[in-house]
Amino acid sequence: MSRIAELASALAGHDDADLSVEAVHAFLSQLTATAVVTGRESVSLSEALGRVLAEDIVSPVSVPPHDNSAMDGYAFDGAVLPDKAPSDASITLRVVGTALAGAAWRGALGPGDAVRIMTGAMMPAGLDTVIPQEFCKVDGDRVCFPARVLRRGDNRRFAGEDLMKGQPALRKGERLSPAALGMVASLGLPGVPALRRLRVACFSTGDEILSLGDAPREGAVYDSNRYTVIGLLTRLGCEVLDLGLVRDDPATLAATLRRAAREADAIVTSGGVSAGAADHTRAVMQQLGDMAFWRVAMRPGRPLAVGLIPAEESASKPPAVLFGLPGNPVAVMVTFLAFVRPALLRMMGCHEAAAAPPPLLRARSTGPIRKKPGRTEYQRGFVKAVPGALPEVCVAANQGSGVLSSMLEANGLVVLRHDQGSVAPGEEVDVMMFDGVI
Ligand SMILES: Nc1nc2c(c(=O)[nH]1)N[C@H]1C(S)=C(S)[C@@H](COP(=O)(O)OP(=O)(O)OC[C@H]3O[C@@H](n4cnc5c(N)ncnc54)[C@H](O)[C@@H]3O)O[C@H]1N2
Ligand code: MOO
Repeated sequence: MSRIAELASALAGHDDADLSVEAVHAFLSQLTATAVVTGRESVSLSEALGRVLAEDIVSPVSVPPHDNSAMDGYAFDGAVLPDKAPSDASITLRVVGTALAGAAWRGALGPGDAVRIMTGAMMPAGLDTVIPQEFCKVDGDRVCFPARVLRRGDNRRFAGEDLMKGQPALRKGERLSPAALGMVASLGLPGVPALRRLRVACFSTGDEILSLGDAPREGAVYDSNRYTVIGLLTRLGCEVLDLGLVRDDPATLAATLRRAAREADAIVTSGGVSAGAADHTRAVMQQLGDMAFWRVAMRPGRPLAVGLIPAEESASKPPAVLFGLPGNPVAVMVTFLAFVRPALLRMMGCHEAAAAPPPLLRARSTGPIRKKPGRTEYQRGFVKAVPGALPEVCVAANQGSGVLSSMLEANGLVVLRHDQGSVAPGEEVDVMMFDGVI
């Protein structure tokens, strides 16, 4: 039995009813578990946004490296603070020097002495509390402040409070965010060990599709899908191999697929996966690879092809994972978000949390939403914040899977679960927000 058939046979209902979205997820997580990139390279920090860590980063230093002040003010020994003081009690201390950020202050201190201190400056030895300057009255070398505005230890930041030397700072499989880049820099590291970027080939198929620059032709439409897919892949941090628009001709399709399998880890195509009469795409995919063609119980995006295309001439290279997406432009985006994105994140080497989709937002539907139980629906909607209440979502009037303009007007997809029926106005729904995802 082929690997795809073996994995597919474990899916409930794979040979009769449409497959559930959950079953496709389960299939893809097994398929991609053995297709994770292994090559690694050293990447300078300024180039590392979105790259996936090849190993844990253990902190070589403590951050911050020393106890320091969180405020501009006066450092003193908190032992002078009374346990119980009348509300108008004040404390007066002698100021014996100034501690600036960037250098240690090493003057001599007597009991009741204070040191003028700046935010980030090292705490002078023996002092543990800082009174912010806005509470202070200064008279010559004396500083006076109310006793009840702070407690011992206030406004002091501890060495290693952010990260202790020897502690894991970032985990293998982390996809580097701006905050992670800052964290690595705070450790003094100029670069990171990263997994090599995932190479993903993409092409569009169909004789009715025009390349940009072609003259308009009756019955034909421009190739929008490839640009959408390239954008989605680029945002994910993949290296994109753009194989253009491929005519519905078996020899050209086969040559393109072979090249893609030789040069890429994954392939994303659009069009030609339903049972249309003039489509050679399915037949060629089947002939070259180990494929499954499914109908998924979802809308949009019902037809989906998944498989493995071997790199014939290069036995050492693993087969490329093929995602054959439906041709309709919104179906391309929805199937990419639902299936391809999490699968590629796993292939990129992301750990489970980094590959998981962001949590869904709860919002209240402003109007009724028609939905049939028995399939998962992803409806384009616009979410608006409501002060003091749940956000509101209004779904687009035209949910046609060829209507790309409503994808632009939307800022999220309302996710209506398999068993769910229609939604009444005011009912709560889950929304997959686009921000940070596409
Ligand atoms: N009898 C059935 N017909 C259809 C079914 C079905 O289950 N039974 N499914 C429908 C659904 S749902 C979809 S989605 C489409 C998917 O079909 P294909 O993947 O074979 O895609 P095509 O037929 O090639 O194209 C569909 C549609 O998308 C436009 N398209 C294709 N490529 C591009 C591109 N690169 N840029 C812009 N637009 C593109 C194409 O012109 C068609 O309008 O099948 C339904 N039919
Ligand atoms: O599944 Mo097809 O995506 O809608 O038109």
